Amino acid sequence: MYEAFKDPYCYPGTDVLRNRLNLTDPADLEAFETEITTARATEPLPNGRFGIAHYRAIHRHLFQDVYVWAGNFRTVRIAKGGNAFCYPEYIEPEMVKLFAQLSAGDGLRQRNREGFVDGATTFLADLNQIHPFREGNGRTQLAFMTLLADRAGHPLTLELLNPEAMLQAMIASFHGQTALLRALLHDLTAA
Ligand SMILES: Nc1ncnc2c1ncn2[C@@H]1O[C@H](COP(=O)(O)OP(=O)(O)OP(=O)(O)O)[C@@H](O)[C@H]1O
Repeated sequence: MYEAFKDPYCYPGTDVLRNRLNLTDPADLEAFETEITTARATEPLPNGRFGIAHYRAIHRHLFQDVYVWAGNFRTVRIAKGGNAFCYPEYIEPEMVKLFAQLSAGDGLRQRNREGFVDGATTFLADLNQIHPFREGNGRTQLAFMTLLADRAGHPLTLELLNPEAMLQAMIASFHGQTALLRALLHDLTAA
């Protein structure tokens, strides 16, 4: 649940996100969202050049059945657990900066396992701080990191992912403590 004040993304007087099926019961929406995004995630993900357009296309692919704004950056301020993410007016420039760094460098390719994990940790922590979408950031992050890891030759074994440990690692990374996230990504990459 996000802390968003007077949120135009939600039905008035509720914190239920407006959705294509007009589901107003949060449990129904969550069940539908989980089911349909899980199904979309099993389809081939959009191809792209690992830039912002590609990142947005992945979000659009996963959430196209649920939200009209799938693939579009949010226009409201949001926070989780008291952690405020990037203000909407800075999302575009911060995303440009982050993805420019990725493509200006080696795109995390041509690295050994340690080098890949180092770069992936920093990238993911920064991406989470931006949190460009109103909802669905975690799933888009994971899908993109999976593609990035495949391209780098360090595929992630997602069956090993412990969601609770991942959440704690992401929260710590928000405060600049990236050791947990680094260890977790290290464990997910093949030896
Ligand atoms: N308090 C927090 N501080 C910083 N990051 C957080 C916090 N709580 C969750 N996150 C991170 O935010 C992302 C989830 O964002 P969001 O809820 O938009 O995505 P989702 O795909 O809808 O949810 P989920 O990843 O839980 O399926 C995850 O990477 C998660 O680790």
